[in-house]
Amino acid sequence: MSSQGKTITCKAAIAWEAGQPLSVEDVEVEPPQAGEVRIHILYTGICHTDEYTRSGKDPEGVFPVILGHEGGGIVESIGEGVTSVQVGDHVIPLYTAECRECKFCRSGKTNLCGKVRETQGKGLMPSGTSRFRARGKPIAHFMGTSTFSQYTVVAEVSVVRVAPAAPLEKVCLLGCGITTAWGAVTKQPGIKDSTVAVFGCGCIGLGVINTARDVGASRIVAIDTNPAKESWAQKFGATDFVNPTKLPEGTRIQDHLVKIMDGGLDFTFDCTGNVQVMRAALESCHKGWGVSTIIGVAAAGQEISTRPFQLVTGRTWRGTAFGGVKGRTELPGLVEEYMAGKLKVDEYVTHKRTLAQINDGFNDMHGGECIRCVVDMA
Ligand SMILES: NC(=O)C1=CN([C@@H]2O[C@H](COP(=O)(O)OP(=O)(O)OC[C@H]3O[C@@H](n4cnc5c(N)ncnc54)[C@H](OP(=O)(O)O)[C@@H]3O)[C@@H](O)[C@H]2O)C=CC1
Ligand SMILES: N[C@@H](CCC(=O)N[C@@H](CSC=O)C(=O)NCC(=O)O)C(=O)O
Ligand SMILES: [Zn+2]
Ligand SMILES: [Zn+2]
Repeated sequence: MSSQGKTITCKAAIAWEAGQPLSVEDVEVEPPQAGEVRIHILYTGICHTDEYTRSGKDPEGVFPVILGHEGGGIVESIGEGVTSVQVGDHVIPLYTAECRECKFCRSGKTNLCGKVRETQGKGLMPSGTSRFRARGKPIAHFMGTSTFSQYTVVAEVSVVRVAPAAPLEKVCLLGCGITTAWGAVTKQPGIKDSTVAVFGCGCIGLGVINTARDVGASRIVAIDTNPAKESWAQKFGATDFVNPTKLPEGTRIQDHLVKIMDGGLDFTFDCTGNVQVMRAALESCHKGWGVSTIIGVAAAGQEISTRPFQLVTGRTWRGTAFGGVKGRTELPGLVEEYMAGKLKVDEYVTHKRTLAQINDGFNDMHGGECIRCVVDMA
């Protein structure tokens, strides 16, 4: 019997309170309203940003909530007026929407879309309500995606169809980490034949390293406090590795890099979310032209600082969300690149868990050996 138009009861991992483990239990998922899509989520990655919000460090964190934003699934039903996806389509939910109509989308200057961002940040659908209920209470959405539920509802502008032949247990990772890293490098002009430093060698940092190698960076210095990341960084294309904790006492990483890199790097990337590291990444840039990109997400209350002289003397500080990628336009092509063997995805999957084991997946992330854990939502 068809579930279309009916509320579905399924399992989801609910974060009832900040700092507590997720609770896998029944959730009621209402049918999609006009302009919405209900998706049967088959797989989801766990990103460091899920942990950031679960832990209570996200100033936008709302509880109770269903986290998750790196998913892959199949469209179960569509609301009135939805035209860009159909029942049965294989899709990836997008935490950075693309409406193609708003001021941001039409600007040609950014991938940030204004259509649903305000309600998304409050954990609500664009109508200002939630489609999730558990224990008789409304449960908040997260990043417009909530992929830690077997069924989720997203806005049509927040979902993209991908090739049905692509394995969802792999391409779900294109919903965040790998795509962010790919975009952060490919949309930054000038990396070919330039020097690059990457701070933090998790999924994001390794993706930046790998893409920098693919676009022809001349030298790629990976920096991580975890010695186990050296071999990972090399495998993904780093030419050098520096562990800041192994430098002589009193030597700052930025001073070391400026010294060994003939005045500093052409491009640096923060992939840690630590504001001291963000400063070091900026100050490792070459005077006159170095560009530092912040990708990491910092905890509530944290602020970046440096001497303004660093900028006066020609360094640029910038940041990127979802790598500047317009998901509905660009993700199908990235999936094709993966299918053609031109984009690494499988190599990032170090752990696999079931939905019942999702808290172990979060623990995996803290163990220092996990690049990405993929959760089988069945
Ligand atoms: N802007 C955007 O669109 C996106 C941002 N993010 C953010 O990017 C960041 C990275 O994500 P992810 O790769 O999943 O995270 P990981 O935690 O997997 O990777 C971060 C790495 O940095 C290392 N590290 C920690 N402290 C330092 C330090 N002081 N110096 C150098 N390395 C350090 C960690 O070591 P250890 O293993 O010991 O902890 C780890 O290897 C997060 O803040 C995440 O929220 C993610 C996706 C998209
Ligand atoms: N909610 C946080 C900011 C979180 C954040 O910066 N998110 C990134 C994506 S991180 C993915 O894993 C992002 O895309 N930001 C742009 C956006 O519009 O949210 C806070 O309030 O500080
Ligand atoms: Zn993410
Ligand atoms: Zn828009």
